Amino acid sequence: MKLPESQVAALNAASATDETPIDRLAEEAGLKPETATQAVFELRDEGLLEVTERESVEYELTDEGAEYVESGLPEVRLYRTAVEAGTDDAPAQMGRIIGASGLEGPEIDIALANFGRKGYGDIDSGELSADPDADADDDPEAAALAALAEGGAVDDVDADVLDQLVSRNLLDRHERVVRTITLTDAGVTALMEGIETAETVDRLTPEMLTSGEWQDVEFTEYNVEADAPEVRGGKTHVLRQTAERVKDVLVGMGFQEMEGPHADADFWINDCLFMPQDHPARTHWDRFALDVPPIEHLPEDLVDRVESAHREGVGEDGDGYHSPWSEDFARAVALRGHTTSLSMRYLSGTEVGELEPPQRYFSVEKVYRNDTLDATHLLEFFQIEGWVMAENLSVRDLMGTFVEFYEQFGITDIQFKPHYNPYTEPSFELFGKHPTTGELIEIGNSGMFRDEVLEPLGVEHDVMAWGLALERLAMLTTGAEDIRDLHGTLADLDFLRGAEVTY
Ligand SMILES: N[C@@H](Cc1ccccc1)C(=O)O
Repeated sequence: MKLPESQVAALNAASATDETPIDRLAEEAGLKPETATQAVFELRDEGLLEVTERESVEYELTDEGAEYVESGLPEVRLYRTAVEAGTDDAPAQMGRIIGASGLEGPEIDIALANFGRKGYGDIDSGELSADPDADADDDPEAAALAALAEGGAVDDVDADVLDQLVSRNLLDRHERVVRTITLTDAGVTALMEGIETAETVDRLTPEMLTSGEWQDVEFTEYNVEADAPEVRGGKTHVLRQTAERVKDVLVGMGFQEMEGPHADADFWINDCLFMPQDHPARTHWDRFALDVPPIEHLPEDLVDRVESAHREGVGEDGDGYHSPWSEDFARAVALRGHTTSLSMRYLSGTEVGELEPPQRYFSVEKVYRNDTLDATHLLEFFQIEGWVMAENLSVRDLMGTFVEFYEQFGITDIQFKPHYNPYTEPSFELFGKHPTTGELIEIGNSGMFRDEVLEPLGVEHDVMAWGLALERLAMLTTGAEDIRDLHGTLADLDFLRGAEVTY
């Protein structure tokens, strides 16, 4: 049997030992790993070799891990200092022990956290005491690091200790697939019958063409299925793609874009919206207040009218809130929790002057909420704000606008649920069905602005308005199941690389 050189090498390596790793074959035969792999798979297809794949996990000390092998784990150093200072007898001031330990910068936090975790002692109202029964000389994490640094095997190390060291970033874990080869019976027979090396050439040269040699040589086959390095180009983030698409759609529907400050007076964010100053969303729990001087410039007349709406209501039988209203609070600055602050600025006439109906405005901008992070909530997210001012608007106009908008994204089954907002009446929440989980997720909030909002602004026509969540729309169009995959520190890069915006 005549075979190319690399295949002969693979058969010989396989006949020498069972389960020969391809890496070792490549190294011993002086072949590139991909050439060796190609030869192996060709032989497997011929039935001469069997290939076994196994996951192998390898650990490697990080720089920080290697440093602690030299200097000792921070918590061990802290414990030793604490014992030397006699705190196993009587507690001492924590600052003094840290000073004596020589720990610096981030090491101090690391030492304290792990000191507590490992039960090396107690820290109580600024005082530290070492547990006399603890044994820092026998620290399993330190022992594992030292053993690995000397090339020891991980099999001897407890799995929890390894996990802990990886999560402390003292070890790197690499997972890879190890392929080994073993001769099949047909391979053994072929070897016994004798194998010769066939000359193959991997490129056609001008000389071969002129000499006619090309007619006699055997060409190396191309392997179009060989593993190749993945080449990743840059691409626009799906969320940005979605935002651009939203803007195009809204511009196509006749809307103009609003712009305005991320940090704004509470007046624009809440007071104009007839949000009582003691509303829960205005407390320090939900609101990112900024420690900056209050906003000086607000339109005086408007401030008076808004205050009066809050205190006395509007219209003949209006009734305001019987709750406190202070101009100082209205002037305080916070990160906007919704972009409805922009709608207030525009509707008040302070941005582009008095507006005559019909008018349509939108923005796709970031908002900030002191929420709890979960699969559908981020602390910073994008809102698709919008409003339409016209004569005689009804709820049907509002719903029709959403149906038209979401249809552009292939979403044809939105649902409406009555809702309450202090600033709209009636109000509706919007829901969409997640394409893979089938779960209903809230995608927006909307309504017709109340007179208590419009009258102080000097608007004499109907205004319907909404705030839709861009990330939730992106979840529906990309199939992302967790909003945290889309942006923020927990983003799923593999998902984002492959995600497509469908519409
Ligand atoms: N501001 C609302 C959205 C909204 C805007 C305008 C009118 C009604 C609702 C929110 O953040 O949820």
